[in-house]
Amino acid sequence: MRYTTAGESHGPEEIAVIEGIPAGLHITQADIDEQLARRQQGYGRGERQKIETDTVTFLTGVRHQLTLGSPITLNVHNDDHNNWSKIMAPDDPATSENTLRKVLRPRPGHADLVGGMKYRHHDDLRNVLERSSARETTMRVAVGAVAKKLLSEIGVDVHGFVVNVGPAKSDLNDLTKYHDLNELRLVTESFPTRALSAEADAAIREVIDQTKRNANTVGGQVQVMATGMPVGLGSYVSADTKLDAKIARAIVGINAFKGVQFGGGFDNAEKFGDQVMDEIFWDEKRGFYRGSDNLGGFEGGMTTGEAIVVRGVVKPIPTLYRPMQSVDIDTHQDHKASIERSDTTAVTAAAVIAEAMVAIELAKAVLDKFDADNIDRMKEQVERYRDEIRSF
Ligand SMILES: Cc1cc2nc3c(=O)[nH]c(=O)nc-3n(C[C@H](O)[C@H](O)[C@H](O)COP(=O)(O)O)c2cc1C
Ligand SMILES: C=C(O[C@@H]1CC(C(=O)O)=C[C@@H](OP(=O)(O)O)[C@H]1O)C(=O)O
Repeated sequence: MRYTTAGESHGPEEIAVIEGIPAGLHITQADIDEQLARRQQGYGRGERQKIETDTVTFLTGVRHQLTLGSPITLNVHNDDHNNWSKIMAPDDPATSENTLRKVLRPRPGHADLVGGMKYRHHDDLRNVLERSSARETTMRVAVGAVAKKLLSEIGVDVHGFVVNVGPAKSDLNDLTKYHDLNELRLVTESFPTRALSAEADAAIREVIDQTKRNANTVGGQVQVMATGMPVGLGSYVSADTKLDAKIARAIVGINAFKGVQFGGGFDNAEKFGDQVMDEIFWDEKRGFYRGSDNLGGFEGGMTTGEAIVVRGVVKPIPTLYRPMQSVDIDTHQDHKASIERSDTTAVTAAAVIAEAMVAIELAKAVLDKFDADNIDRMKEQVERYRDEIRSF
């Protein structure tokens, strides 16, 4: 399985093309729209989310709610394009009228300056902004929805939630209360910050509201958990076959993500071996299993069968309504950075995007190992493999 996306933030359309999804997978527009809506609901977003109601159209690869095995093309319309059609016009020459919203004062932390230098966009850094915008993550979540549907066919569940927003923490100790991911999903979806308790939700909202009042921005951490993965996906044999490494890349590939860890992650650096390794047990029903999950579901770049636990660090949003120091690329004079309409925080949306990215990597790993032509054959193979692993 592989995919690509295309689209500018204020252009007419966002597109994704996915190759390698087996034939016969049941998928509906509603399956994808549900995930797109989750990405839009995050607390702390700016005015753009009020303009958009992201809904997908299947352009290719799906017939009567079943995948055909051919490339699947997904399309989401940018409703905001109506307000930008002149500025984004592909076939009109640049005039003083359609370049009104030029960006000349690069925002520290965004892609504006380096992107402008690299692609020689010295007339207008909007040419960078349009594609570096996280609007593109809409399509990653759409692709992730297809991946999640495929994974659900073999009992794999993936869910992302917020660990903290700035100083306000979600109570992770409460995780022990939840026996399956579905319970966790129900709790986090009931709060607009995807925290784990009403108290944490209120504290996070207060941090976001205060940050907005200060014309500032704030980041945080998100955690994705995946349960039900078969043992032994990914491999230790080569650096580029390690599945944890692929997931790390996918997470840091999301706009604004600056760090990633598995299980206890960075905290494990302060611990001793007997506090970190997950002891091995066996019983007739389950076969081999672990007494803990400090390593986040991976050994040797392979799934251990325990829950996959991945965290990502999200930096604060670069655009500040009280802007930082910058330099005008036209005059080279000191100037405050450009202000573009912006979010105060995107950590809640980032949890949904990270969930999609983990789902995509897990689906790719499943399709690398098992039949990728037909979903029923894939499922039969996974079942046979699970039986073999249980009797090891
Ligand atoms: C869901 C989401 C929404 C974002 N919204 C904004 C925004 O409104 N304004 C902004 O300046 N950056 C926003 N960002 C962050 C920028 O897209 C990102 O910082 C920029 O592309 C530079 O890439 P880098 O931070 O990965 O280096 C958002 C990121 C995500 C994940
Ligand atoms: C459009 C989305 O996020 C955008 C990501 C973004 C950025 O710079 O990354 C900047 C803002 O764009 P705009 O100026 O059009 O409001 C966000 O709204 C979205 O997530 O759907």
